[in-house]
Amino acid sequence: MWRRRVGALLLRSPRTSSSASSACQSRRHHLLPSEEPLALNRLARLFTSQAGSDGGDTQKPFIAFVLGGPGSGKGTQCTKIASDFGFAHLSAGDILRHEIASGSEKGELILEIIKEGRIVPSEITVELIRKAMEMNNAKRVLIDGFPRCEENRIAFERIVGTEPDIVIFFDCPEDEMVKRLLGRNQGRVDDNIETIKKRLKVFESLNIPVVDYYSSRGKVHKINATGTADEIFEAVRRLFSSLRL
Ligand SMILES: Nc1ncnc2c1ncn2[C@@H]1O[C@H](COP(=O)(O)OP(=O)(O)OP(=O)(O)O)[C@@H](O)[C@H]1O
Ligand SMILES: Nc1ccn([C@H]2C[C@H](O)[C@@H](COP(=O)(O)O)O2)c(=O)n1
Ligand SMILES: [Mg+2]
Repeated sequence: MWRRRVGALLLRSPRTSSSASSACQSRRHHLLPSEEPLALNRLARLFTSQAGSDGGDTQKPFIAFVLGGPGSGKGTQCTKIASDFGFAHLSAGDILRHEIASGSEKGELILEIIKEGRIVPSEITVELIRKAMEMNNAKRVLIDGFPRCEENRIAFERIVGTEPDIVIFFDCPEDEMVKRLLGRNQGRVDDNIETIKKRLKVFESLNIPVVDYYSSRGKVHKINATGTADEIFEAVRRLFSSLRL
């Protein structure tokens, strides 16, 4: 079933995206024509590499999207989930920062966008996430900080060919998020008050609609993200212990 859906996707043009495809930013990015066949070949490899031993239907990984405002504690909680429940932890922000550190041309564009608290074009982010999933080939995956907007969500469904099994939403008051970000001290270019204000606005206007979308599909598990990291993890642990993984 999983592989059959991907087969159908491989036949679909990446450019025939939905009307929401330009929802997150004004500037559009397309794969270069020369990149497309390579991207599709890699995609095909991802799914054939997950074929079951019977050679029949492939095993789709269990995917949890982890959402919440900037500084709500997504990364902190994901580290704990990964260690206690055997998930691969893919942070969209870390993957983008890794691309910046590589010194690539794409990285330069990503840096400018992150400095302004905006959202990177979905084709870039989804392609990097897809590659990371391919390299991990994990059966349980946390995708932290993604999707940030409807365009991200739609691009993931189109390119990776599936939806998340669950969505975790860390609910945290703004003043607490600002306090945590200003105290993070990891040298991030976006942890300054001007950029934080922009990130909070982007979160409200673009990310909350994604949470609402998945809520309407019964996929969202909202966690109160106030208290200590250990207290929050108790609620997270209860949730993950109840899942049939
Ligand atoms: N429950 C908590 N109480 C106090 N500080 C916390 C808590 N959870 C995380 N922190 C701290 O707050 C800061 C932000 O946490 P974290 O990086 O996990 O957030 P995030 O949601 O991943 O943020 P971003 O979206 O910016 O990546 C870090 O310095 C972290 O150590
Ligand atoms: N799906 C995503 C995830 C992240 N970004 C950019 C914009 C964010 O402000 C920045 C840092 O992400 P974080 O580490 O806070 O999760 O990265 C994006 O454009 N799209
Ligand atoms: Mg984070």
